[in-house]
Amino acid sequence: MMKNLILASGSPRRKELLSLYTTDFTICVSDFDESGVTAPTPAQLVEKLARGKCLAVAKDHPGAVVLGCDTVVDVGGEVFGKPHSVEDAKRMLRALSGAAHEVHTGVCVSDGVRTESFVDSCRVTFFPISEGEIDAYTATKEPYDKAGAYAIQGRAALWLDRLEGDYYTIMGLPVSRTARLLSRF
Ligand SMILES: Cc1cn([C@H]2C[C@H](O)[C@@H](COP(=O)(O)OP(=O)(O)OP(=O)(O)O)O2)c(=O)[nH]c1=O
Repeated sequence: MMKNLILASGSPRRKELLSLYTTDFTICVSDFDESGVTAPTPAQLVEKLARGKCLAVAKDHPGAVVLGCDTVVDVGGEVFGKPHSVEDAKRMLRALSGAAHEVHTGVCVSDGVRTESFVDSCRVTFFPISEGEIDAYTATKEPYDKAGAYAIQGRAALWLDRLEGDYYTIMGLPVSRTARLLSRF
């Protein structure tokens, strides 16, 4: 029987996906400051951020098993996080239009003694997105709490040409690999 499980995330998608594995967890959003965190590659960045969020909560909850995650969109090495404005969202969507990009999600689990992490990456190819579609999409709420300014589980599904990897990595939690990692705690 696993110790108390804490999801160190305010993301409703992560809560929903973790619920496929177990509903026996609580949520504690970390106060980890992501600004200024750097890494040599986007994949290393998400692992570092997931670890930071996880350990910030783990230090206050000894004896619990804590799960922290981070997701970014990677366009040829350039990192897209959540858009800061309508213009920022439009810039991101123009860069994603008619091209392939990677989505990286870092996952970290710690019980305060042992800490394990991994990164899962999914390659996404979008059909060309018209300026009209970008205008309409960025006028909705959908892009603003999502890395890369889109939700694949939302209306961005209409732009999807090809996907190579785990769909749930795009939504912020590669749930099968995460379940396997959690089962070792
Ligand atoms: C690309 C993409 C991202 N996302 C979401 C997943 C993440 O919630 C979010 C990326 O932001 P994150 O900074 O990884 O996470 P968060 O701020 O939402 O939550 P927390 O730090 O508390 O864990 O983007 C989608 O839901 N669908 C998508 O297609």
